[in-house]
Amino acid sequence: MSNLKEQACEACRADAPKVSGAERSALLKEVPDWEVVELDGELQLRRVFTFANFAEALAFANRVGDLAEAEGHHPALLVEWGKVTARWWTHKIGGLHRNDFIMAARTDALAAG
Ligand SMILES: C[C@H](O)[C@H](O)[C@H]1CNC2=NC(N)=NC(=O)C2=N1
Repeated sequence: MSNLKEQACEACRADAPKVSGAERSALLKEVPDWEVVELDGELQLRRVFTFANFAEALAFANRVGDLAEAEGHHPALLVEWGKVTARWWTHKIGGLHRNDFIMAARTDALAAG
């Protein structure tokens, strides 16, 4: 089993393939707290992280933002009092790439502290 949270994103091109159904199932086993959702016709990974208050939620979102900037791969983040909803997908292919599972695993690692 690959260790997603130790990996970095690969440069993703517009013609990069989406992960297949089988790959999606295998990769999801490494990020079991995430769900696959379809929004605007595009598959995405989504997880809700909970915190003691808004300040802690915002601090976590900023750490995820720093990670995104470092990897050049960016999530959607909804910051609310005590919650951050994170969604990862690859805009340029309109769906899920291996990079999104790597970033979900690395987001989990940030939450684990
Ligand atoms: C030019 C810039 O590197 C690209 O637009 C990057 C930025 N961050 C990105 N993030 C995500 N999630 N998907 C992309 O396709 C993407 N493309």
